[in-house]
Amino acid sequence: MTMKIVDIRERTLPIASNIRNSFIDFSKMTLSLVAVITDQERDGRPVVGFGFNSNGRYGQGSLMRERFVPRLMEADPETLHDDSGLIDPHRAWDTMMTNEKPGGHGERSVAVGVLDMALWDLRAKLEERPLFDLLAHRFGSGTPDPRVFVYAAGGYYHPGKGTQGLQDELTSYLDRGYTVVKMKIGGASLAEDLTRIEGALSVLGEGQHLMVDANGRFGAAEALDYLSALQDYDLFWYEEPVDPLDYAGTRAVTGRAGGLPIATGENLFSHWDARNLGLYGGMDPERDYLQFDCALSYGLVEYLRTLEALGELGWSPSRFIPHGGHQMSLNIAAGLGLGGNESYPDLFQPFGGFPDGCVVEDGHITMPELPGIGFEGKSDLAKVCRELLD
Ligand SMILES: O=C([O-])CC(=O)C(=O)O
Ligand SMILES: [Mg+2]
Repeated sequence: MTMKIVDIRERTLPIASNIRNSFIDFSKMTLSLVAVITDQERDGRPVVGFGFNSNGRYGQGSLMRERFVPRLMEADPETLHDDSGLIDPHRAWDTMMTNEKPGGHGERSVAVGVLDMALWDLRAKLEERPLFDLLAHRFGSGTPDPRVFVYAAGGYYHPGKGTQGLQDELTSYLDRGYTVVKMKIGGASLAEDLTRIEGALSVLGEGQHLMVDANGRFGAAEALDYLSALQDYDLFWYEEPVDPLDYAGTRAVTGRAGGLPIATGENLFSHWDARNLGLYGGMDPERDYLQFDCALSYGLVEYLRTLEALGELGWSPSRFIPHGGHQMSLNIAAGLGLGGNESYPDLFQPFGGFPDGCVVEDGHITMPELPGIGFEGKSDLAKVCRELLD
């Protein structure tokens, strides 16, 4: 019997909080949650795939409602299947992108990324296996590594929060098992940021335990002023120093970074942009890190192309540590050998984080064996997902 999608539901939900980075505040931040509902059953219940986007780009319900959902729903169900008779996210991707011109990725890459996440969740649930296991066998080494490095992202600017508040926050991440933490820079003067960084380092101790994130705030000259100061510290990385599409500015920084790793890419949304970063950004595959986030950039179908395009330029998957703190990237990390994943221990809940009972030990988590992406293993998230089905 031909399986088919019977309904796709989406809702915009708030993930607002009273924080800011150097570029935006999160007082009005939203995301799109989507459910792809099929006529298939497992354990007497319909098989449903769920997806959502990560923070930073807002919900994209209108793009989904106007273009991408109708294309999936109007397609002959068989055109979405592979030879196994199950929905193939690659074919669904081609269907969603029908009549979309290349280039200019805007925010459609978010709408497609959300639906792609739900389709991979669905596909792994139909196969009754964890997504990381499916990915390892289909696209990776054949052997997943369920132990994944995670770092704690936070350290935002927050009204009334001084250095003591920052230190308390970062200490609480260490207490929860993280070994590397991230804080924001570029939203204050260089002198103030250096005071914050020194405050952070005083509680983190020796070694590369701190990442700093400028959120693309600087022009090349200011990014270099910061670089000169940051080189005095033993940091894990210096993130998004300049506008993500300013490859010349990125090259100016990477060319002078010496031993300080540079990380960027969370705001590049296609494998073409990623490739251009690799070609023109002066990034060093032995030193630097790439943060493309499938939830914002056309999903895993496109992320596989990104891995391939960067692989041709000498980048190993282990230099990829995605932005976004979602379980989709955790599955990709465990399945395809990425270097780790971001985590927001106190922010953007219930969408971030790990399945219940999954603890961070020595900066790593171990993925449980749950069907699909594993959202059902996180009770607060599962509840929000179920509400979409009511
Ligand atoms: O503050 C943000 O927009 C999120 C971010 O850059 C990150 O997690 O690296
Ligand atoms: Mg960032």
